[in-house]
Amino acid sequence: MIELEGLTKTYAGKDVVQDVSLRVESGEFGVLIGPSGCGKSTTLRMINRLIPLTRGRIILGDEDVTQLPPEQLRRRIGYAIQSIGLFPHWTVAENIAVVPGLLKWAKSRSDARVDELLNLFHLDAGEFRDKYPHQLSGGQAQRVGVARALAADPEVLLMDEPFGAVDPITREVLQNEMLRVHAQTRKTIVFVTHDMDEALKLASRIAILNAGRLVQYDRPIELLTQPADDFVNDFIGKADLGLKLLSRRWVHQYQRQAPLFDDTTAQSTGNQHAWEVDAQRHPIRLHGGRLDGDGTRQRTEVNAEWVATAEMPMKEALSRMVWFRVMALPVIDAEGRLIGEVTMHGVMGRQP
Ligand SMILES: Nc1ncnc2c1ncn2[C@@H]1O[C@H](COP(=O)(O)OP(=O)(O)OP(=O)(O)O)[C@@H](O)[C@H]1O
Repeated sequence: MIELEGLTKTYAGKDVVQDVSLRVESGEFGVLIGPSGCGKSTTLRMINRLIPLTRGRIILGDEDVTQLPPEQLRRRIGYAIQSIGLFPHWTVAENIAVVPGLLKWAKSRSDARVDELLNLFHLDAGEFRDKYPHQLSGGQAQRVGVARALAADPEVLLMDEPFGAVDPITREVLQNEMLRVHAQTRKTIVFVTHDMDEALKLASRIAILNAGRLVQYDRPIELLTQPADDFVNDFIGKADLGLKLLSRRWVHQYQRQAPLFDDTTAQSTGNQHAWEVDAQRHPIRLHGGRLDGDGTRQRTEVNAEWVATAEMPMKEALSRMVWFRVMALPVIDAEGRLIGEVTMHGVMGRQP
């Protein structure tokens, strides 16, 4: 757990961070977001005292660390940044082992930790351990940067726009990886970004800053449904609020029983569509239910893309329905068997 109490930074008489108080619980993924210059990076850097605080307190676990010497504090707090900051003449292994080195870990322990972290990020230890930073892609270097920040198993991980410099596709891969690593390690994370979609995807709680002040600190769904003021509302972006909500919801939350084609009960209860399945219950085709239908029972063949799984974001499922112009999407299990369906009506009818 990390708690900021009345954190303030004043430059030349002006508060660039003003009285910010918030608490990121153990294992939570906290995100700081706001327009350029609102004080995100300054807040983050005050936490590990790369920037001295003007006023306020920082509590780590149940200890007030405001007066702790910065070098000691930084051994307990991992820090990953956009420009990565890997030492160019050090190998990947040497870069990852910086803090274990400062802590005087035995070489065998440090080597084992490097391999463990490379594996955590799906980088083959044998292949990557002895490479130099210039031999890595941007995404690989970024992974090594995060691995380094995690090396000594810090109590908190600070990340300042860590994926800001990579292309959108790599960025999405790294975000997914970060979600997986967070789920595996249950680290307490404070993450800075200016990208709302990134925040909604990663955060368990989002802190919105404006002109140095904390405007709202809430779970994503509460920010979206109960914005504290017009600034938050505008910042979140009213236009695609519905879609953003759906990116935070999963197919299993909307899933219902799929009406089967040979199921006379389903037919007689007025379903406008029904699924035909084979002997193993794999969905083969949908009867009816087309968006561009004229009321007659057209048939649509199920294909590998036009399906959903229970863990898929509802936004993606909706996108597939729109793309294939159908009112419903089959939900399948790992063996491809039909376990339910999601429908356009289900999405529209459900309250956020
Ligand atoms: N050393 C400094 N001296 C004076 N003003 C500073 C200093 N460092 C930052 N500032 C000011 O403090 C404010 C907050 O800066 P900060 O870098 O924290 O913003 P940010 O929200 O991280 O912005 P961005 O998204 O653009 O990185 C800005 O107005 C900036 O100009």
